Amino acid sequence: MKKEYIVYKLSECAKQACRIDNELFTKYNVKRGLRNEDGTGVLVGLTKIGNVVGYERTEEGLKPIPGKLFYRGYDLADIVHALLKEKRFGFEEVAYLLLSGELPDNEQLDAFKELINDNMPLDKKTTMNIIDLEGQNIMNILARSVLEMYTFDPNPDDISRDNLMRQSIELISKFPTIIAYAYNIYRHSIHGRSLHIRHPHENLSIAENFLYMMKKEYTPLEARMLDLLLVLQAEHGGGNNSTFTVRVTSSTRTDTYSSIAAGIGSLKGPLHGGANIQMVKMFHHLKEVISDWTNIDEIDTYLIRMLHKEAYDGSGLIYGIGHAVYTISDPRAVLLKELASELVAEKGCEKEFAFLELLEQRAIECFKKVKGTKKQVCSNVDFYSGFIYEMIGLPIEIYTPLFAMARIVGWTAHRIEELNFEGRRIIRPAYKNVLEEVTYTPIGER
Ligand SMILES: CC(=O)SCCNC(=O)CCNC(=O)[C@H](O)C(C)(C)COP(=O)(O)OP(=O)(O)OC[C@H]1O[C@@H](n2cnc3c(N)ncnc32)[C@H](O)[C@@H]1OP(=O)(O)O
Ligand SMILES: O=C([O-])CC(=O)C(=O)O
Repeated sequence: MKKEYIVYKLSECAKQACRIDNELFTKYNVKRGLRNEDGTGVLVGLTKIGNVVGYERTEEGLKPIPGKLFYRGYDLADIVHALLKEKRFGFEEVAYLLLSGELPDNEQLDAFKELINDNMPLDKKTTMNIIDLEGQNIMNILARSVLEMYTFDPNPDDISRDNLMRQSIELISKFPTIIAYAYNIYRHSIHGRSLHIRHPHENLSIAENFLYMMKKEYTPLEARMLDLLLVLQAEHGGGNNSTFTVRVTSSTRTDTYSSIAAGIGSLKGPLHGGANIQMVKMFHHLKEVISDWTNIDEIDTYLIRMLHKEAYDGSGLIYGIGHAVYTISDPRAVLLKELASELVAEKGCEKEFAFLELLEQRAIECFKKVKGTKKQVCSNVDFYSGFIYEMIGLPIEIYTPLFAMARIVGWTAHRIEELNFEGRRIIRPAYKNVLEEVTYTPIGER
């Protein structure tokens, strides 16, 4: 039998073996995707880190409300507006807050920033290792680099709180350097461009250092925008797929690097963090196929075809739209729209931005027309983030890694919580077997 045929044969059998009747989920009261009947997530834990609010529970049922996000009890919108008003970089402060539960004073923040700066440079072995890690996907290189960090950590398996905090700060500091180097090496080996390895500077924020390592020159507005994007994506409660992955793996008491690498793998998926790349690709496509960027009929016709799987990638999805918790709005998308305007003017992207805003509105309307009004959708953070990265002059290959560069803060904070609450227990849900037992047939009798 040919090898290709065997793969095909096994795959055909698997098609049948994977079939599970939808009614069985109702019959056995199984929460598909860990969701209740009304689409809300099944409660699986308690946290004090982030709070994601998208609806209210009333006697009549769920009431959609404008989305809100809280970091350690503080409204994210208040944090962002304070940073804008004070014209300060905020990602380091948010990292301090999320890791410790407290806002730092000036002295604490300065000391924390110094610690981050000290940890940003990669040692020679790690840099050489990234050069050796050939590959076309920066998330994949990031995950492999994180796993390699285990080798160079003198105390990798120690899950005491102090050691977890040390590892967390090292990861938060090193992610920007790993991503920038991985991209520059990828650009060199895949696109034949010159290779730059720039060492991070002392006294620069993470956002500034990242732009310096990536492209050397940047404007103050670009650095502030990147900082805000990092602030906005740093944390999203315990239930988002990547953070939950980190919590599930942490509950086995495995090492930090294994757990974070698993989180990276989850975030890479196109339904989660990977949606920011999909969104930008989809936007480029729509800019080409829609001839009049102001024509609602033309836009709607195409979006409806997409929803019917008749256009674009055939997935039936409009990327950047929909969320498991948010209904009327994702507060991060609302903030990004508000924050983008200054950069849009600096870059002269007004026409494109207007098209993107119109697409957002039409996608929501078309979704209602095709799917009905049972599920209320809004744009999510990935709808606008890629467009802003593009205006900052960052390449599409690093959009999901940039999400990881922000979310490493939430992941590590949740890992520390998962391993330190009194009633902790290995996470181990159940699957109901729905196949009857069969008698084994000896090979000669099949
Ligand atoms: C950082 C983040 O992770 S934010 C999310 C980023 N992901 C994306 O932007 C990808 C596009 N969006 C989606 O795929 C979804 O909205 C998700 C995965 C984010 C959330 O999904 P859920 O809340 O579980 O939605 P659910 O699966 O209940 O969807 C209900 C229906 O709406 C459809 N739907 C949801 N979002 C979309 C979308 N963006 N485009 C088309 N259809 C959608 C589903 O296919 C489903 O249709 P069906 O009932 O005919 O099968
Ligand atoms: O909460 C989710 O399901 C996904 C999300 O928006 C995030 O992780 O930022």
